[in-house]
Amino acid sequence: MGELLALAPVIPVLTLEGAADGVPVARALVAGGLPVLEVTLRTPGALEAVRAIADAVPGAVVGVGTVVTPAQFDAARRAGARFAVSPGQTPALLSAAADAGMPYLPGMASVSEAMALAERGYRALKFFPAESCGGAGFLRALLAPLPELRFCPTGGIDSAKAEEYLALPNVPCVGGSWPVPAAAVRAGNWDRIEALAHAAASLRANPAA
Ligand SMILES: O=C(O)C(=O)C[C@H](O)[C@H](O)COP(=O)(O)O
Repeated sequence: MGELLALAPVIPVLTLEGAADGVPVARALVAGGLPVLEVTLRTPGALEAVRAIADAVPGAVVGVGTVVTPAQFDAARRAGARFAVSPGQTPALLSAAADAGMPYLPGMASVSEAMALAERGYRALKFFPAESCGGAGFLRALLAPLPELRFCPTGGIDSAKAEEYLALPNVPCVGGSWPVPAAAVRAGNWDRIEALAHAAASLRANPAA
């Protein structure tokens, strides 16, 4: 999973009302410089959108988010997802991720959760919900005791906050929905999404991350 986090400074989080929006949104994001896309499994057409993006947008590395049940790994893999993300993690999800052989970004929000995941071999973790659980200061505090871990903070992040996180040597990228505003998707304003992606892609992670 670490290699995927190094591909771009921002992973846009897509919650798509209609599966048909997936391809144009993905094309706009990839054109703007954000190739790694997380489609949340919160809407009925999400897996269909993943399949369409995987088939029709060659530059995209599409994965699924909001993975909360073990069965979702297999469904995601069959739809063409290249990685999976969860807001937290459970023993059943960790076993299903290992069985699926799919790169997995498990969520955590405490030091003990980070340590438990490190014990299981995870080096790349999602810090969620980042802004509600201590923000950039929390991750800065983990640098000394857990220097080998890398975090993708997500939850309440906008472009200005993204810069603050990306300055940290343990944050290769951040996740967020801000490059994909629901109003722009509804309006079919793909140019707006491409412009937001372009601005997000121009952010720079700390070279040590
Ligand atoms: O669905 C998941 O797996 C989640 O963990 C939640 C998402 O990461 C947030 O919905 C990000 O959204 P914003 O806070 O709007 O940037």
